Amino acid sequence: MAGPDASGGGTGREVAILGGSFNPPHVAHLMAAWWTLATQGVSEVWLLPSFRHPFGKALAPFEDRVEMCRLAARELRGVHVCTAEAELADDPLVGKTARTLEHLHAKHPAYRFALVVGADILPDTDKWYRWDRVRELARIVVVGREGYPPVPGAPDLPAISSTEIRARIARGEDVRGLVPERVRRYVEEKGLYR
Ligand SMILES: Nc1ncnc2c1ncn2[C@@H]1O[C@H](COP(=O)(O)OP(=O)(O)OP(=O)(O)O)[C@@H](O)[C@H]1O
Ligand SMILES: O=C(O)c1ccc[n+]([C@@H]2O[C@H](COP(=O)([O-])O)[C@@H](O)[C@H]2O)c1
Repeated sequence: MAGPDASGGGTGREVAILGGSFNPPHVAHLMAAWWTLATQGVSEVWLLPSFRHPFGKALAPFEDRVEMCRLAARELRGVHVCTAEAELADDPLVGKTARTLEHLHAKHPAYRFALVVGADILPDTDKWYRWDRVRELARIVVVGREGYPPVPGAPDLPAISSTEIRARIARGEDVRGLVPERVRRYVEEKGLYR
């Protein structure tokens, strides 16, 4: 798998990582990326698809999720896709964010990193591999998510989820408006989630 599309360059710039299953990417992911760019003083947002899910969830093939992230990222200037987790495919800690962030720091020593997470993630961080290390390696930025406790200084993004989108597709329902149009067409062409 090729390295990140994410462009490099610049000293001391902070890049925000939005990690996720992206199974599939949806419009609330893009809202989170846009809000981060607009308010968090970062130069870029990198969508980072999980190579393997840390809690063992079954996911569509990595290549499809990367391609869907690329199609989604085309909607926003400053948003790129980072495939760095694939470079850790043989590492026992693949998929663990602490390991991914260590890898990103080694690869991009001039950058600082922020990690964007939705409010649904916060109650689960005690189950993460070394959340303490994650916090050392990245500034944590939390965005609100409807249905979860409000986050001071961040909006609640709408209650759109990949789970609901997969369920709708499986029932043969239309997901227009919930995923970027290019992603919707890709899902349809590839027959994903049916
Ligand atoms: N509607 C939303 N509002 C705010 N944050 C969100 C929203 N959807 C996803 N996120 C955040 O984006 C990141 C990646 O999310 P992920 O790819 O797991 O999407 P998801 O919709 O939660 O997926 P699934 O339903 O499969 O669990 C996580 O930090 C998650 O909290
Ligand atoms: O490092 C961990 O232990 C860990 C546990 C759960 C989730 N994460 C990361 O959090 C991000 C969002 O995860 P998810 O389950 O909402 O798709 C994604 O980048 C995952 O790799 C990381």
